[in-house]
Formats: sequence, C-alpha cells, structure tokens
Amino acid sequence: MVSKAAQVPSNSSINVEMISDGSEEVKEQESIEGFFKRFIPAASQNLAKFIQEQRETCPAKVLVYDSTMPWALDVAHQEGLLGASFFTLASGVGSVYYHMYTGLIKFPYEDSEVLLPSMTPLGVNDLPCFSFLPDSNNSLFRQLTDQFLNLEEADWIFINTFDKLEYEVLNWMTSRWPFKTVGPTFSLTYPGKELTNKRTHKFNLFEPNYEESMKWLDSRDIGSVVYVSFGSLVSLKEEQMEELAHGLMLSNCYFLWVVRASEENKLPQNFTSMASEKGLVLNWCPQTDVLDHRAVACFMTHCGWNSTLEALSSGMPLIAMPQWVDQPTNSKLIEDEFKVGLRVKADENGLVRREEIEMCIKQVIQGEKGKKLKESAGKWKELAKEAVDKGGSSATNVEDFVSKLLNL
Ligand SMILES: O=c1ccn([C@@H]2O[C@H](COP(=O)(O)OP(=O)(O)O[C@H]3O[C@H](CO)[C@@H](O)[C@H](O)[C@H]3O)[C@@H](O)[C@H]2O)c(=O)[nH]1
Repeated sequence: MVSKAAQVPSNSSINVEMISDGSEEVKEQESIEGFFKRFIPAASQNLAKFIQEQRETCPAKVLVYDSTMPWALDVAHQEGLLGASFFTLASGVGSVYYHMYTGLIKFPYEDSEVLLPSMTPLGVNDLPCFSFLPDSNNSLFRQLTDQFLNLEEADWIFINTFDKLEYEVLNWMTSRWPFKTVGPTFSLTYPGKELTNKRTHKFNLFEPNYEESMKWLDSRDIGSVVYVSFGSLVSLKEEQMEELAHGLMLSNCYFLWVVRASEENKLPQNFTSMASEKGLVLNWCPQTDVLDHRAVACFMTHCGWNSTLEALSSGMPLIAMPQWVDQPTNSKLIEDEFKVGLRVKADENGLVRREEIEMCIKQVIQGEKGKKLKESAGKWKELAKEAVDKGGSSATNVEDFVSKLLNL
C-alpha cells in the first residue's frame, strides 16, 4: 500500500503494487474513528486477496508489515506466511508507547515527569503529543499504542534504528522482545550489492525537484544555508508560517524551505518574491541529497524519525521544532541524548516566535554551541555508516533475515 503519488525508480528490483483500503467508497469527509472502522476490515480482506493472487506467480514467504497494523500479522498467518513487524520509530518512542499500552503512562498526562527503564527522565513536553485528539480512547492513539498488541506472535521484529544510537533503551527493549535493528534503512545497501548511484534507487513519496534544488545549492557558499522541512504530513498554522518566514529572514541566512502544497500551509503574502534573494521555496526536494550538500549548515525539522536518521547519517546539526505524535520525544533525544541540535521554545500560546527562530539558527550555525553540535553530528554520521556497511549491526541483521528466508 503506497500513496498514488509515490515515485518508484524504474530500475528497481522491487515491485510496488497497491491494494484498496476501501476509500473509493467514501463520499464525505471521514472522522478518524470512521477511517479505522472502514480501513482495517477492507485492508485485511484486500491484503489476503492480494497474497492469494500472488501465490500463482510470485508466492511470498513472509509479510513485512508496519507495526501500527498488527492485524496484518493475523492475515499473514491465516494465509500461511510468516510475519515480520517493522517499527518505524525510535526505540525510546517504542518504550513510551509500550508504557502507554500497559497503562503506566496515562493520557492526558497526569505526572510532570515520567521515569522509564534505561531512559533519561521525560517531562510532559517530551512525551508524544496527542493534544489534537478529543479523548484518550481515540483510534489514532490506540493505533500507535497497539503496536504491542500481538507482538509475541510475530516471527521477526525489526526497528529502524541502529545499535549504538540507542544502546541502553534498545537493550531494555531486546530483553523483552527479539527486536532486530535495521536502520538507518534508507542507506542500507541490498545484500551483496553496493549502490553505485543512491539517487536512482530511491523511492520518493512525491516528485522531488532535483535539478532546481541542486543548482541553487551549488551556487551557495559552504555552510551558508538553512534547510527547512516538516515532512510529509505536518501543516503549520498560518500564524506559525508567518513567524517562521520572518525568523528565516531575520537570520539573514540563505534557506531552502519545503512547503507542501495544502490549504493550511499558507506563506505570508508576497513572501516568495520578497525572499527571492535569500530563499528557495519548493513543494518537495531530494532531502537526503540536500542534507549531504556542502552548502547546507543546519536542518530545521519537525523531528520525524526518518528525517532525524537522515540528518544523523549526514552529520547535520538540527533545529528541532516538533509538532505531534512521536516528534517531541524525538526532539528530546536529538537535544539531550544525541546532542546534535537545539529545540525551539514556544510561547504561552504554543507559537514559536520569529526572534526565537532567528536566535536558534544563529546559535546552531555560528559560535561554540554550533561547533559542538557539528562535532557530535559527525560522530553519529560515522556510526550510522558503520551500522549499514558490510558487517555492521543493521546490515548483518538484514542479511541473516534474507538467508533464513532463502533456506526455508
Ligand atoms: O522535501 C522533502 C521532504 C521530506 N522528504 C522525505 O520524507 C520523509 C519524511 O519522513 P519523516 O521525517 O519521518 O516525517 P513524516 O513524513 O512526517 O513521518 C511520519 O512517520 C514518521 C515515522 O514513523 C514519524 O516519526 C513522524 O512523526 C510522522 O509524521 C523523509 O524520508 C524525507 O527524506 C523528501 O524526500 N523531500
């Protein structure tokens, strides 16, 4: 199941097929509750049908499914396949969700500080954010915490992180479930094959504007650009967009800002022409190439876990501006555990003001603080590479999985 807009490389050895989630039948705007009521039975049924159809031409041995869809394991087992749950989040976040699942952490949050095994104490602002939900019984909340529902029955459990990044909390997690690290997945090579050109093997959610972004970055000085992106889902309120736009201008740095076309993501009037000397605003860019570009000095991010891992893999210092779900916890890890970034502070209305944005950019790009963050980011870059290179922890876990499957 992938978005219809997803860009699949033409030379890939991976086929992508879509199955229906039943949404063609939906006529009106759907509530989150309504979405899950429809989605789970429709997707289960269509996934089973898909596995049966494939049996004729390309029979599968295993179903690797997103851990937020525990029902997929039942489908796999019913159809005689093995099931591998894939966690796309940080181990630290996994531990928080597990403790929500068991009821130790209650939402709305009751304690001002939460102490979890092998983790630094978490304040309320460091816990996953569900403030947009009407109540704790909401389906989206359950979908995230139910990742542990039938985990004991999974034949494999993978997680997109690497051993040295989250050493202690991972040890705690693996003492309970047989988690195997496979991250950062985006830079894993195919077993036995080195990638000669990573770009042509990439799957993109939307068409990235490669030529324009690279040309623009090529003409900038080393370490002169702030890259700004809030991932594939987040939209900022109009007032926040305005503060961010002004903050970028006040910093006096060049900036490449990804603004997803949506009703909510409104740039201030005339901003694009006003800022044309300093900034490039794009709908989508080739993020990992941007992060690797010598002109980019720091990344202002919503702290989605993929963006976090990509930044660590590029040795890129971060300005953390988390919005919802796991992002506040990721930003705590970024600032206090990995020590690669600063988290912006919001005012009493939850708005991050332009002066705060300007100050964070200056601190991360210039001066002693910036130097320390860059050093620390450089260390993670090496360790991330080590994990996915031949013989590294994540590469070995993937190779073991593949060789076990081949021997079945
Ligand atoms: O212009 C862009 C902007 C983003 N990306 C890519 O899009 C992905 C974004 O992923 P992520 O940083 O994880 O953000 P979201 O898309 O928001 O991801 C959702 O899923 C993540 C993994 O579970 C969670 O951590 C997030 O909170 C949740 O919002 C990354 O691979 C980026 O490289 C591009 O290629 N081009």
